[in-house]
Amino acid sequence: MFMASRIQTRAFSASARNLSKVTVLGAAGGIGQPLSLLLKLNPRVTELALYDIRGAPGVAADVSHVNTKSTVKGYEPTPTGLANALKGAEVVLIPAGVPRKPGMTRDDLFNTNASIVRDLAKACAESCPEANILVISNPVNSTVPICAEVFKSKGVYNPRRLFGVTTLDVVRASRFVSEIKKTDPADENITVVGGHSGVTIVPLFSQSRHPDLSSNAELIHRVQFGGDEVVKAKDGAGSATLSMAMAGARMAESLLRAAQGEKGVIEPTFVDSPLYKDQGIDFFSSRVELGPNGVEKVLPVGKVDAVEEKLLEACFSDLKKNIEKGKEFVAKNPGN
Ligand SMILES: NC(=O)c1ccc[n+]([C@@H]2O[C@H](COP(=O)([O-])OP(=O)(O)OC[C@H]3O[C@@H](n4cnc5c(N)ncnc54)[C@H](O)[C@@H]3O)[C@@H](O)[C@H]2O)c1
Ligand SMILES: O=C(O)C[C@H](O)C(=O)O
Repeated sequence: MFMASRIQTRAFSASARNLSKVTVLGAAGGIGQPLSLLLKLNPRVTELALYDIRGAPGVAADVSHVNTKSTVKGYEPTPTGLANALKGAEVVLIPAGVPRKPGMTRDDLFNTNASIVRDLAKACAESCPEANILVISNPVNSTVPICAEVFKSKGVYNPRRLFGVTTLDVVRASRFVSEIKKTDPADENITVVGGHSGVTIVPLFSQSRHPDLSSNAELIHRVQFGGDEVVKAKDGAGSATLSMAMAGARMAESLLRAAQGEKGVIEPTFVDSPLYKDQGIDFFSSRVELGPNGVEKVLPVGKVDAVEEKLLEACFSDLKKNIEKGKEFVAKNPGN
């Protein structure tokens, strides 16, 4: 599937990947701050670069006092600030952009976040084209295609290194199942596929230890709309930040483990995927094996039951529109 990119990747992997600089764009935000803290606690991270349009030096000064080995630096939107934050990065996490308020869908964030992500992707394409880019900013179903289009326009697109972060969906699914089954969530490995909004989030309980749950409509709804629970509870003060920071840190850690040679590292993530390309869906979240070159293998969705088949159908139609919207945005608004 990744024939063209393999050639590109060989050239990319010529540069040594033994230093683990991790950059957070949007580091002073609700997700950015706890995410930066968790990354500072990760011994695999040697250098932490924190960028935001406001407040990153303060967050960096604070986090830098945590007594782990990595160095921390904050970057401001000066003419060279963003480029310096990105130069040499192995992993870039992007939680920059506005969060939802009650009554909004993730797609309602598109008008504001699309251009933020486009511009940050442009900076990544220019300053760290070989980095693994982890997009957290919503709507993920559209912001990931936006990044891909920007990288393509710069001639540096490597589909193996672009990831939409959907980890929170499996984190939630395992927690919600454990509440029902009175088990340890660590033992509940739930596959969630599709995208990252409403009905595009498709949990596959038939593949879990509890296949009976695949007909539990309330649980399925809770996984699909778990983000709304938090938005409602925060009552105008934003969306999930702490659980998201944990999920983002887990995804970054998995990429670093794989980059440092560990085999069999598998995470769910929204990637340029071969699984449903024949149906016009270029990006899809499924279990993905990670390796030193990013995506090693996109794992198949596997056997699904009749309920899940229906969920997938509903997912496809929304997802396709979301992906198209992202692509069209870059075509019509290429930016500077
Ligand atoms: N993928 C997921 O599972 C998931 C989960 C939760 C939230 N999110 C999304 O993450 C995004 C951020 O959420 P939050 O709660 O941290 O929001 P927030 O408003 O608390 O923080 C966003 C930060 O981005 C910064 N920012 C804005 N424009 C920027 C730019 N051009 N360059 C750099 N920084 C910029 C802001 O200054 C702010 O500090 C939202 O879009 C939200 O919907 C995604
Ligand atoms: O719900 C949101 O808007 C934020 C995030 O995508 C989530 O799933 O919590």
